[in-house]
Amino acid sequence: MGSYYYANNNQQFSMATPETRRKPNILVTGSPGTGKSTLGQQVAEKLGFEFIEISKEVRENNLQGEFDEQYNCHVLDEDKLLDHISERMDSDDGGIVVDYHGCDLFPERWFDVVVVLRCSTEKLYDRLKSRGYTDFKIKENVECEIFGSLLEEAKESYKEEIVHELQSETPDQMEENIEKICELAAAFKNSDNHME
Ligand SMILES: Nc1ncnc2c1ncn2[C@@H]1O[C@H](COP(=O)(O)OP(=O)(O)O)[C@@H](O)[C@H]1O
Repeated sequence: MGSYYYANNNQQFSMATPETRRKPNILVTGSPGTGKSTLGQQVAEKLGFEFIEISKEVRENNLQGEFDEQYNCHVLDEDKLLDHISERMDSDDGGIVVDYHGCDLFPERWFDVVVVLRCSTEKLYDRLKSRGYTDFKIKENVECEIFGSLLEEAKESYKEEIVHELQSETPDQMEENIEKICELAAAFKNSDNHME
C-alpha cells in the first residue's frame, strides 16, 4: 500500500502509512500517572524525535470542549485535536512520540509502535495523590488501571503485534523501557517495508 490522499479545506494532503513513513511514530499510552510524559520525553530526546504531549497541546492551543463539573476539567474536543495534529502525524517523515491516556480516538495508520505503561495501584495512588488529585479522580484513574482499560483499548485499536505492555514502577524499569522503545524504533528503521 502506498501513500494516499484526502481533501481537507480544498487542500490535498498526502497521508503516510507504515509503509511510506521514514521514521516510526510511537504512541505512549496508559492511565494517568503511569509515567507517559516522563518516558515519552526521554525517548523523544534519545531518538531525536518530536514529542507531542497531548494535554499540553490541548492547553496551549485551545482544543478544549465543554467544562465537566464532575471531573473539574474541560473535556477534550477530539475533532479539533485531530485536525490540529493531522498534518504532522500524516507526514512521511514520521519520528513523532505522542503521549496520551487514550488511543482509540487516533487513526490507526498514525502509529507504528504502541506502548501501554502499567503500574501497581499502590504506586499509582501515591503518584496521583501527590499531584493533588481529588479522591474521586484518583478512584476513577486507579480503577481504569485495575481493569487494564488502556491495554484493552490499545489491543482493540491497533494490530496486536505493535502493542507492547510495559511495567513502569521503578527507575530501573523506566530505563529498561526507554531502551526497549529505542530498539523497537531501530527495528522499524531496519525493516524493509518502508521507503529509505
Ligand atoms: N518507572 C517509574 N519509576 C519511578 N517513578 C516514576 C516512573 N514512571 C513515572 N514515575 C513518576 O510518576 C509521576 C507521574 O509520571 P508522569 O510521567 O507525569 O505520568 P503520566 O504522564 O502518565 O501522567 C512522576 O513523578 C514520575 O517521576
